[in-house]
Amino acid sequence: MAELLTESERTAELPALGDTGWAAVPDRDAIRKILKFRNFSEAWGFMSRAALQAEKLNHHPEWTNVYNVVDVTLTTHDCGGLSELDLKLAKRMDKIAGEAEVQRDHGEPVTCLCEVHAAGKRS
Ligand SMILES: C[C@H](O)[C@H](O)[C@H]1CNC2=NC(N)=NC(=O)C2=N1
Repeated sequence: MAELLTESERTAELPALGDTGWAAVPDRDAIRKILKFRNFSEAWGFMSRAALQAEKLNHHPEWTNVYNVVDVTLTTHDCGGLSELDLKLAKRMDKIAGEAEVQRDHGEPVTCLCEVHAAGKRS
């Protein structure tokens, strides 16, 4: 059974993940990262590789994909918050994500390339 991270584990581990673009989710004990790839194929490639890691860890992301954007939230449902498994999966995802662009401001709307493209055609 997974256990919640202690305060000292959080202090030791979370700043480095923050540097790569993971940020706390308001009102939840969870972390989120918004990745922007060049196209759907690269986004799906990331998701396929990340899914294999998730299966290996038996630990699964909450995520959405719209064209080139993958929006990932990690938390551990079994213990109702962040555990060691979230740190492991976050680090593995960072390795797989390569040079993907990261949207650090989670207050901003998340715009995928197809919306940008469609807006260009309308104007
Ligand atoms: C039955 C199964 O092993 C569990 O429900 C696993 C599967 N994947 C999981 N993923 C996540 N993120 N949290 C969990 O608590 C969890 N539990």
